[in-house]
Amino acid sequence: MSPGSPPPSGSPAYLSGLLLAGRDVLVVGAGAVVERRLGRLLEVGAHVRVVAPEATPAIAALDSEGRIAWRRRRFVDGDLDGAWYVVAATDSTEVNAAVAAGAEARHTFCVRCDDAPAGSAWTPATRNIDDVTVAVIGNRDPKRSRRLLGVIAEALGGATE
Ligand SMILES: C[C@@]1(CC(=O)O)c2cc3[nH]c(cc4nc(cc5[nH]c(cc(n2)[C@H]1CCC(=O)O)[C@@](C)(CC(=O)O)[C@@H]5CCC(=O)O)C(CC(=O)O)=C4CCC(=O)O)c(CCC(=O)O)c3CC(=O)O
Ligand SMILES: NC(=O)C1=CN([C@@H]2O[C@H](COP(=O)(O)OP(=O)(O)OC[C@H]3O[C@@H](n4cnc5c(N)ncnc54)[C@H](O)[C@@H]3O)[C@@H](O)[C@H]2O)C=CC1
Repeated sequence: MSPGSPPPSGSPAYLSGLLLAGRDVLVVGAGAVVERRLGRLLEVGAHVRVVAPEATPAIAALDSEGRIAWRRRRFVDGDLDGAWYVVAATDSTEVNAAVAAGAEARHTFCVRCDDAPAGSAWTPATRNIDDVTVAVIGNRDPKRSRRLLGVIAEALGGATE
Protein backbone atom coordinates (compact mmCIF):
# COMPACT_ATOMS: atom_id res chain seq x y z
CA MET A 1 0.00 0.00 0.00
CA SER A 2 1.44 3.37 -0.95
CA PRO A 3 1.64 6.14 1.68
CA GLY A 4 -1.79 7.74 2.14
CA SER A 5 -3.84 5.13 0.30
CA PRO A 6 -6.90 4.03 2.28
CA PRO A 7 -7.23 0.63 3.97
CA PRO A 8 -10.35 -1.46 3.16
CA SER A 9 -12.27 0.21 6.01
CA GLY A 10 -11.80 3.14 8.38
CA SER A 11 -9.27 5.83 7.62
CA PRO A 12 -5.60 5.47 6.69
CA ALA A 13 -4.59 7.35 9.87
CA TYR A 14 -2.86 5.83 12.90
CA LEU A 15 -4.42 7.77 15.76
CA SER A 16 -1.94 9.05 18.34
CA GLY A 17 -2.26 11.66 21.10
CA LEU A 18 0.53 14.12 20.45
CA LEU A 19 1.84 15.95 23.50
CA LEU A 20 2.75 19.27 21.95
CA ALA A 21 3.07 21.41 25.09
CA GLY A 22 6.19 23.53 24.81
CA ARG A 23 7.01 22.04 21.42
CA ASP A 24 7.55 24.03 18.27
CA VAL A 25 4.74 23.77 15.71
CA LEU A 26 5.00 25.45 12.30
CA VAL A 27 1.81 26.67 10.64
CA VAL A 28 2.14 27.95 7.07
CA GLY A 29 -0.76 30.18 6.05
CA ALA A 30 -3.00 32.31 8.24
CA GLY A 31 -6.48 32.10 6.74
CA ALA A 32 -9.81 30.61 7.80
CA VAL A 33 -8.57 27.02 8.12
CA VAL A 34 -5.62 28.01 10.30
CA GLU A 35 -7.88 30.18 12.45
CA ARG A 36 -9.97 27.07 13.19
CA ARG A 37 -6.92 24.91 13.95
CA LEU A 38 -5.05 27.34 16.23
CA GLY A 39 -7.52 26.99 19.11
CA ARG A 40 -6.67 23.39 19.85
CA LEU A 41 -2.93 23.86 19.27
CA LEU A 42 -2.86 26.69 21.81
CA GLU A 43 -5.13 24.83 24.22
CA VAL A 44 -2.56 22.01 24.44
CA GLY A 45 0.30 24.48 24.92
CA ALA A 46 2.12 24.19 21.61
CA HIS A 47 4.61 26.93 20.72
CA VAL A 48 3.09 28.03 17.42
CA ARG A 49 5.02 29.84 14.71
CA VAL A 50 2.86 31.12 11.86
CA VAL A 51 4.42 32.10 8.53
CA ALA A 52 2.21 34.01 6.05
CA PRO A 53 2.24 37.37 4.24
CA GLU A 54 -1.36 38.08 5.34
CA ALA A 55 -3.37 36.94 8.38
CA THR A 56 -7.00 37.13 9.47
CA PRO A 57 -7.69 39.77 12.15
CA ALA A 58 -8.14 37.03 14.78
CA ILE A 59 -4.73 35.51 13.99
CA ALA A 60 -3.07 38.94 13.93
CA ALA A 61 -4.61 39.58 17.36
CA LEU A 62 -3.15 36.35 18.75
CA ASP A 63 0.25 37.57 17.55
CA SER A 64 -0.24 40.99 19.20
CA GLU A 65 -1.15 39.22 22.43
CA GLY A 66 2.06 37.17 22.24
CA ARG A 67 0.17 33.87 22.04
CA ILE A 68 1.70 32.94 18.68
CA ALA A 69 4.73 34.17 16.74
CA TRP A 70 3.67 35.41 13.30
CA ARG A 71 6.38 35.94 10.69
CA ARG A 72 4.82 38.25 8.12
CA ARG A 73 6.38 36.85 4.95
CA ARG A 74 6.31 33.94 2.52
CA PHE A 75 7.37 30.44 3.54
CA VAL A 76 11.02 29.42 3.12
CA ASP A 77 12.28 25.86 3.57
CA GLY A 78 14.36 26.78 6.63
CA ASP A 79 11.12 27.59 8.52
CA LEU A 80 10.73 23.83 8.97
CA ASP A 81 13.89 23.53 11.07
CA GLY A 82 13.05 22.65 14.65
CA ALA A 83 9.36 21.93 14.11
CA TRP A 84 7.83 18.79 15.62
CA TYR A 85 4.61 19.13 13.63
CA VAL A 86 3.61 21.16 10.61
CA VAL A 87 0.34 22.46 9.14
CA ALA A 88 0.47 23.42 5.43
CA ALA A 89 -2.61 25.58 4.87
CA THR A 90 -1.93 28.20 2.24
CA ASP A 91 -4.19 28.81 -0.74
CA SER A 92 -1.34 27.78 -3.08
CA THR A 93 -0.97 24.13 -4.08
CA GLU A 94 2.69 24.76 -4.96
CA VAL A 95 3.51 26.24 -1.56
CA ASN A 96 1.65 23.50 0.33
CA ALA A 97 3.54 20.90 -1.74
CA ALA A 98 6.88 22.55 -0.90
CA VAL A 99 6.01 22.62 2.82
CA ALA A 100 4.99 18.95 2.77
CA ALA A 101 8.12 17.95 0.82
CA GLY A 102 10.41 19.78 3.25
CA ALA A 103 8.64 18.16 6.22
CA GLU A 104 8.87 14.74 4.61
CA ALA A 105 12.60 15.19 4.08
CA ARG A 106 12.97 15.95 7.80
CA HIS A 107 10.63 13.10 8.90
CA THR A 108 8.35 15.67 10.50
CA PHE A 109 4.59 15.00 10.40
CA CYS A 110 2.68 17.45 8.21
CA VAL A 111 -1.02 18.06 7.63
CA ARG A 112 -1.71 19.18 4.10
CA CYS A 113 -5.03 21.00 4.03
CA ASP A 114 -5.62 21.01 0.27
CA ASP A 115 -4.55 17.46 -0.60
CA ALA A 116 -4.77 15.23 2.46
CA PRO A 117 -3.16 12.05 1.07
CA ALA A 118 -0.09 14.06 0.05
CA GLY A 119 0.57 14.96 3.71
CA SER A 120 1.55 12.64 6.58
CA ALA A 121 -1.07 13.51 9.25
CA TRP A 122 -4.76 14.42 9.40
CA THR A 123 -6.64 16.63 11.85
CA PRO A 124 -9.55 15.03 13.71
CA ALA A 125 -12.72 16.79 14.79
CA THR A 126 -11.91 17.23 18.50
CA ARG A 127 -13.71 18.20 21.70
CA ASN A 128 -12.96 18.03 25.41
CA ILE A 129 -15.80 16.51 27.42
CA ASP A 130 -15.15 16.57 31.15
CA ASP A 131 -11.80 14.85 31.61
CA VAL A 132 -11.65 13.11 28.25
CA THR A 133 -10.84 14.31 24.78
CA VAL A 134 -12.96 12.84 22.02
CA ALA A 135 -11.67 12.94 18.47
CA VAL A 136 -13.13 11.55 15.26
CA ILE A 137 -11.25 11.03 12.05
CA GLY A 138 -13.03 9.70 9.01
CA ASN A 139 -11.94 9.29 5.48
CA ARG A 140 -11.96 12.81 4.02
CA ASP A 141 -15.54 13.54 4.98
CA PRO A 142 -14.95 16.18 7.67
CA LYS A 143 -18.60 17.16 8.03
CA ARG A 144 -19.48 13.55 8.88
CA SER A 145 -16.65 13.46 11.43
CA ARG A 146 -17.98 16.61 13.04
CA ARG A 147 -21.50 15.18 13.10
CA LEU A 148 -20.32 11.92 14.70
CA LEU A 149 -18.42 13.89 17.32
CA GLY A 150 -21.68 15.62 18.20
CA VAL A 151 -23.45 12.26 18.56
CA ILE A 152 -20.69 10.95 20.86
CA ALA A 153 -20.72 14.15 22.90
CA GLU A 154 -24.47 13.83 23.37
CA ALA A 155 -24.11 10.19 24.45
CA LEU A 156 -21.56 11.31 27.04
CA GLY A 157 -23.88 14.02 28.28
CA GLY A 158 -21.66 16.84 26.98
CA ALA A 159 -22.83 19.98 25.29
CA THR A 160 -23.78 19.67 21.62
CA GLU A 161 -22.73 22.16 18.97
C1 LIG B 1 -8.38 14.84 5.69
C2 LIG B 1 -8.34 16.20 6.45
C3 LIG B 1 -6.87 16.61 6.50
C4 LIG B 1 -6.64 17.85 7.36
O1 LIG B 1 -6.82 18.97 6.82
O2 LIG B 1 -6.29 17.67 8.52
C5 LIG B 1 -9.20 17.24 5.80
C6 LIG B 1 -9.11 17.53 4.44
C7 LIG B 1 -9.92 18.39 3.68
N1 LIG B 1 -10.98 19.13 4.16
C8 LIG B 1 -11.52 19.86 3.14
C9 LIG B 1 -12.60 20.75 3.25
C10 LIG B 1 -13.25 21.12 4.46
N2 LIG B 1 -12.93 20.71 5.73
C11 LIG B 1 -13.76 21.29 6.63
C12 LIG B 1 -13.74 21.12 8.04
C13 LIG B 1 -12.93 20.29 8.82
N3 LIG B 1 -11.90 19.53 8.32
C14 LIG B 1 -11.36 18.78 9.29
C15 LIG B 1 -10.38 17.80 9.10
C16 LIG B 1 -9.83 17.31 7.93
N4 LIG B 1 -10.00 17.88 6.70
C17 LIG B 1 -8.93 16.11 7.90
C18 LIG B 1 -9.62 14.77 8.25
C19 LIG B 1 -11.10 14.76 7.95
C20 LIG B 1 -11.91 13.54 8.30
O3 LIG B 1 -12.09 13.17 9.48
O4 LIG B 1 -12.39 12.94 7.36
C21 LIG B 1 -12.02 19.03 10.63
C22 LIG B 1 -12.64 17.70 11.10
C23 LIG B 1 -11.07 19.48 11.74
C24 LIG B 1 -10.45 20.85 11.58
O5 LIG B 1 -10.31 21.36 10.47
O6 LIG B 1 -10.08 21.39 12.62
C25 LIG B 1 -13.05 20.15 10.31
C26 LIG B 1 -14.52 19.86 10.70
C27 LIG B 1 -14.76 19.87 12.18
C28 LIG B 1 -15.01 21.21 12.79
O7 LIG B 1 -15.38 22.19 12.09
O8 LIG B 1 -14.88 21.28 14.01
C29 LIG B 1 -14.68 22.14 5.92
C30 LIG B 1 -15.81 22.90 6.56
C31 LIG B 1 -15.47 24.32 6.85
O9 LIG B 1 -14.35 24.79 6.52
O10 LIG B 1 -16.36 24.98 7.40
C32 LIG B 1 -14.34 22.07 4.56
C33 LIG B 1 -14.98 22.81 3.38
C34 LIG B 1 -16.33 22.21 3.04
C35 LIG B 1 -16.29 20.75 2.65
O11 LIG B 1 -15.77 20.45 1.55
O12 LIG B 1 -16.80 19.89 3.41
C36 LIG B 1 -10.77 19.59 1.95
C37 LIG B 1 -11.08 20.18 0.58
C38 LIG B 1 -10.24 21.47 0.41
C39 LIG B 1 -10.37 22.05 -0.99
O13 LIG B 1 -11.48 22.01 -1.57
O14 LIG B 1 -9.35 22.54 -1.51
C40 LIG B 1 -9.75 18.70 2.31
C41 LIG B 1 -8.64 18.17 1.40
C42 LIG B 1 -8.69 16.70 1.12
O15 LIG B 1 -9.59 15.96 1.54
O16 LIG B 1 -7.76 16.27 0.41
N1 LIG C 1 -8.51 20.81 5.40
C1 LIG C 1 -9.54 21.62 5.63
O1 LIG C 1 -10.19 21.51 6.65
C2 LIG C 1 -9.86 22.67 4.63
C3 LIG C 1 -8.96 22.94 3.65
N2 LIG C 1 -9.17 23.93 2.73
C4 LIG C 1 -8.04 24.16 1.82
O2 LIG C 1 -7.09 24.95 2.57
C5 LIG C 1 -6.66 26.08 1.77
C6 LIG C 1 -6.55 27.32 2.64
O3 LIG C 1 -7.85 27.73 2.98
P1 LIG C 1 -8.16 29.11 3.74
O4 LIG C 1 -7.52 29.11 5.08
O5 LIG C 1 -9.63 29.32 3.65
O6 LIG C 1 -7.37 30.14 2.77
P2 LIG C 1 -7.19 31.73 2.86
O7 LIG C 1 -7.23 32.24 1.47
O8 LIG C 1 -8.12 32.29 3.90
O9 LIG C 1 -5.70 31.90 3.45
C7 LIG C 1 -4.57 31.57 2.71
C8 LIG C 1 -3.36 31.97 3.53
O10 LIG C 1 -2.17 31.49 2.86
C9 LIG C 1 -1.19 32.52 2.96
N3 LIG C 1 -0.15 32.34 1.93
C10 LIG C 1 -0.25 32.50 0.59
N4 LIG C 1 0.96 32.29 0.00
C11 LIG C 1 1.84 32.00 1.00
C12 LIG C 1 3.24 31.70 1.04
N5 LIG C 1 3.99 31.66 -0.08
N6 LIG C 1 3.81 31.45 2.24
C13 LIG C 1 3.08 31.49 3.38
N7 LIG C 1 1.74 31.78 3.40
C14 LIG C 1 1.14 32.02 2.23
C15 LIG C 1 -1.98 33.81 2.82
O11 LIG C 1 -1.23 34.94 3.27
C16 LIG C 1 -3.18 33.48 3.73
O12 LIG C 1 -2.85 33.74 5.07
C17 LIG C 1 -7.74 26.23 0.68
O13 LIG C 1 -7.12 26.69 -0.50
C18 LIG C 1 -8.30 24.84 0.53
O14 LIG C 1 -7.57 24.15 -0.49
C19 LIG C 1 -10.32 24.68 2.76
C20 LIG C 1 -11.30 24.46 3.71
C21 LIG C 1 -11.12 23.43 4.73
